Formats: sequence, C-alpha cells, structure tokens
Amino acid sequence: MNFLRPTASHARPERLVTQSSSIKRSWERCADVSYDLHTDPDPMLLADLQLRREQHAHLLELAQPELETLAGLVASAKSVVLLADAAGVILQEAGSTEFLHKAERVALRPGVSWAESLRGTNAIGTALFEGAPIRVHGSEHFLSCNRILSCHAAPIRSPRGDVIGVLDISGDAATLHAYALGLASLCATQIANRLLDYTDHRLHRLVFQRQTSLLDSAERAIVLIEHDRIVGANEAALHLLDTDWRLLDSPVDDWVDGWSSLAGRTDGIRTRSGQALVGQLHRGQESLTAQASPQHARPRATPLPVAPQHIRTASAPLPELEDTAKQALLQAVAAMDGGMAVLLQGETGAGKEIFARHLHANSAWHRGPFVAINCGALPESLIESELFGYEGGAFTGARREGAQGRLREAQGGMLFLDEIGDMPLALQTRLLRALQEREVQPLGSDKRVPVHFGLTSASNRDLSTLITQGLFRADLYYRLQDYTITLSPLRERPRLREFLCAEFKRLGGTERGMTLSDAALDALEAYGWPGNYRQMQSLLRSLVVLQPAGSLIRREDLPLAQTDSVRAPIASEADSAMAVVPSGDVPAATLRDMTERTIEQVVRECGYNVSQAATVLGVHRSTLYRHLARLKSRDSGPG
Ligand SMILES: Nc1ncnc2c1ncn2[C@@H]1O[C@H](COP(=O)(O)OP(=O)(O)OP(=O)(O)O)[C@@H](O)[C@H]1O
Repeated sequence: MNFLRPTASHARPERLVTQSSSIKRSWERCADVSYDLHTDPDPMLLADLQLRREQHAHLLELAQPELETLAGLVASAKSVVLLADAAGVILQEAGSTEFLHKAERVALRPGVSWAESLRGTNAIGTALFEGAPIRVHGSEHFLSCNRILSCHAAPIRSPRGDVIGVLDISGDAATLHAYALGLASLCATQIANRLLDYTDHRLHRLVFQRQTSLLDSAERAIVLIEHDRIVGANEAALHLLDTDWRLLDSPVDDWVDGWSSLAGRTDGIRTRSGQALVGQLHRGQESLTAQASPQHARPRATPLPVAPQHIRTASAPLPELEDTAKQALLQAVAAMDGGMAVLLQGETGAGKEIFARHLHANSAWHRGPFVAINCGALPESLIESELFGYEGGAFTGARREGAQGRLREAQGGMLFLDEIGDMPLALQTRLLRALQEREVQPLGSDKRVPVHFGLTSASNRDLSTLITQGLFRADLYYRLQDYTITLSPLRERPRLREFLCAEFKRLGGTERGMTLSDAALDALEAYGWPGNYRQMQSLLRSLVVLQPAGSLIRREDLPLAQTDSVRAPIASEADSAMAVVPSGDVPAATLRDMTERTIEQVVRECGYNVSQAATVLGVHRSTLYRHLARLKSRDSGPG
C-alpha cells in the first residue's frame, strides 16, 4: 500500500466521500506503515514555519474572513478551526482557548504536519489524500493518542483543481459536532470562490447558476476565461456543466452559449446539454460596466476637501494608515489627480506599497487596475517584454498570441513601479521614453500604442545617490518624482506601544488568551524594527502561533536575536514625531545606509545564518540574498 495520492486533477468532484469506505481505505494504507507514524511530532522550526506562511500568504489572506467567523462560532462549542497547506502542515489555528490547550497535547498545532503518512487516519490528512470532505471521529483515528479528537476537514481547491489546503474544525470526541462537516465544506468552498474572485484582472469571470438569487451565494458556479478559453473553475461549475476538470483549457463555446453578450448584465445562457441558466460576466474583480477608464475624468489640481477619517477604503482590506500618513495621502491624491507622478521613499517594510494602494483607491484612477511591478525581482532578460509586451512570435518561446505587457495592463488604473532603483540602466531609457510619450511599442512591432495611467514608484535606495554613481538616469528621476513622500520607519510611529498591543490583538493574541508582559512590551517598544511593519507582523504572528495558548509572553520569549541594543540609530535630524516627512527634510542618502547597516548587524548577530536573519528582519530569504549580493558588490567595487 502506498501513500501516492490519486491524481485529483481529472477526478470527478466528489461532494462527499462515503464516510466508512474512506476511513477503511485509510486504515489499510496506515496498517502497512504504522511503524513510521509519528505519535509525538515536534513542530517545525519557527523560521521554516514563517517561510511556509509566506509561501501561502495569498491563501492565508483570502481565508481570513472564514477563519475569523468560524473562530467565533466554534469557540462556543469548545472547538478550534485550523488551516493547513497541501502537505498537511497546520499554518493557523483559532477558536476555544480551552480546547487549544488540549489540542496542543496531541500536537494539533501550527508547524506540525497532519499528513496521513505521518499521523495515520485523521481528518486533515485523509481529506487531503481523498480530495474530499471527511469527518474522523474518536476511535476512527488510526493512532490511539488522537482518539480524543473529533475532526471535520474539507479540502480547498485552486482554480485549476489542485488541492492547495484544507480547512478543519476539531473538537472533543466526547461531543458530537453535527454541523461541523457542513460548515467546514461551506467555508472551504467560499475560500476557493474568493481565489477565483480575486483573480488576475486580465481574465474574465463568468458566474452562473439556475436562479439569479444564487449568483451571490456560495453555490455560484464560476469559470475564468482567457482569450475565450476556460483557465479556471470551481466545483459548482463542473457540477452544473456536468463535467470534470478536463474542461480546463477548452473553449467556453464548447460548454455554454450566449456568454459573450452578457457584458455587465444578468441574462440567460444555455449549457451544451440545453439547460437554461442565468449568468453574469465580470472582468477581474469588477463588472465590465464598472471598468470605465477615468481618463476623461477632469483632473483635480487642488487637494481633495476630505478629512483623513473619510478616506475611502479599497475593496480588499488594507491596513489603516497612521494619522500623519493619512494627511500625506490627501496631498498625494491631489498631486496624482493633478497629473503628477508620485515617488515614495522609505526603509524596507515601511509600507510604501500599502500607501500606494491607498493612493490608488482614493485617486481618480480607482476604477482601473492597480498594477504593481517589482523592478528588482524581474530577470533582466524578461523585463522588457514584461513591461512593454510583444507581438506573437517576437522571440523564441514567445506566446503565439503575443502579450500586451504590464504598462498596457495598467491602462486606466495605476502603475506602481516598486524598487525602481534596481531597474537596469538600459531599460530606464526605454521606460523614460514610454512615460514621456505615453506610448508603448511592443517588442517585434512597429506599432505604438497609447497608454494612460497614474504613476507611482517606490524605492528604499536613495535615487539621487544612484544618479551620482551613474546607476540611475537623472531625467527618469525627474519624471518620477513630481511629488515625493518619505514614509517614516515604524520605530518613529507615535503611540507605538498602543499600536503593538492592537496588532497583537488583531493577529489573534487576545483570542488565544495570550498577554504581552510589561517587560516584553518595553522591549518591543524600544526595538529598532529594521524590517518595519513587515518584521513587526511576522514577529507578533509567530508569537501568537507558536507560544502556548493562554500564556503570558515574557521578554525572553521574544525572537529578537541578540538585538538588545534595539532602536537602530536614526540618522535623520527630522522631527521623530512626524510619521511622514515631505521630500527634502530627510537626507535620503541615509535610508540606504541605515538599511545596509541594519542588515549587516542582524546577519552578524544571527551567526551568518541567512534564514534566521531573514526571519528577524521579516523579509523573504531571496530578498535578503539580493541585498547581500548588492553589499558584496559594493565592498568589492572600485575604491
Ligand atoms: N500602516 C500599516 N499598518 C499595519 N501594517 C502595515 C502598514 N503598512 C504596511 N504594513 C504591512 O507591512 C508589510 C510591508 O508593507 P509594504 O509591502 O507596503 O512595505 P514596503 O515599504 O513596500 O516594503 P519593501 O521596500 O520591502 O518593498 C505588509 O505586510 C503590510 O501589510
């Protein structure tokens, strides 16, 4: 017997596996490997769990509404809700504090894998193996230590049909949790639907059902369409179209008639088998009718008469800006709507992208897409085609139908050029031409296509220093920085202690009955936070996830490496009470110096262990490697 999972991608979606037969099959699989099963597994290292959580950040983010709602519901039934990845590793838990203690005794906690091959028959592992919802109650668990549990798990599928995670509700086996399996299945469906809803804005989304009233329900069928082909779906769509995952990549016309004329309306469509349904066609996250470009909207030249507390929030929840940042946002919105390009400066993790997203949501460009390009992460060989697009067959490996490129995708919305200081010099010339002429010329084409979007760029490197070093074009710099905002680092945030407490609560600390001791809070408040908001969230999340439920967190529990020296030296003379400083007040050359000094210090303190240093800094390992490579080339450079 082996644990090779049946290939789910072509399997017919099974709404519920026959309970007893799947438990029986699982026991047969486990009997052959019982000597390999782990009765008392150790959770993985904090750094490894953090990395996994980063890898699954999108799933975690989209699952939050269900996790939060379920946490409240199941806590009253003395149960917990868990989200695990496709390998069965628990990424997040919430719910009854009392039961969390009990669950931890059998290693039902973040950082532990509940794959069937490691923990025997159990709801998470067996649901993953079978690709279907399952309840495993008390003695149905293969390992006797787990028989105190009653668990209900439902797999979460990607738009391509792969199982990418599992949602589980677990409680005490002494109680029967009659609705738990239905609840877990419903929430797993909602998360899968949200993955389809928050899709690439280039795709179309056809939503359909038997009745109009069901188009907003969890039962709605969804297919994603790219160039008239189906590139994603949910199980409700497979069910209504009476097919399986083989429908992927086939033409939509093979399945439904009348879909392409829906644009923005709710109207009738007909399936291949003649069934009459109602459908809606959306583009990306918004309906087609709402996609009107603001290019004809009259730009405002004066600041918006809006009080900071009335600032609109974007459709996806964004972290709230600090008060002075809200003031700066109003100015930035006015500048952007007046046709100016906005440049954001600030240390790594200081919230430049979040600020840019607020700017998009509050500017005249909010109806169009927000297109973010990380100029530092694109391979040099691809950056040109990625930005400007290409004609079909322009180069070896090019898609037959060509690609429109990211600048054209931003049409009518906002283009966010992140880490602009890392853009290769040769490409800066082409970018400048496109920005000045407001036209792009795809690779392999002699056509020029007009583009119209709001422009924001960001860098934690000082662009004026790069200019003096010959690494950045002065003319591009002046094109990007009509209006510059420098975001202050987290350590300068007013009322930092209260903010840290609120974040700890928001991230689930209070829900798990945990408290930060005064000494721990003193240390957190005095810490330098070189990785800013990103590092703060990563650290607080790891405390919430890895410290026992109900615990009082002491100073020694904080994973602050040996950075007791805390607060990094603040090189600027700027008023530290200012969260946002207008351009020119901070000698921006210090931003990069500070980042580099901090990286060197943390890497040294972590004994040159890059994984550990990345965790302390709250950045991905690859980001840290990139910074280290830059430091190395600086040190070995001329002079
Ligand atoms: N005001 C805020 N409150 C809470 N969290 C925030 C805030 N601003 C940013 N964050 C969080 O910090 C993390 C980093 O934010 P963001 O990506 O905007 O930083 P950045 O300055 O663009 O970083 P980098 O320079 O490394 O690209 C994100 O997880 C974001 O949600």
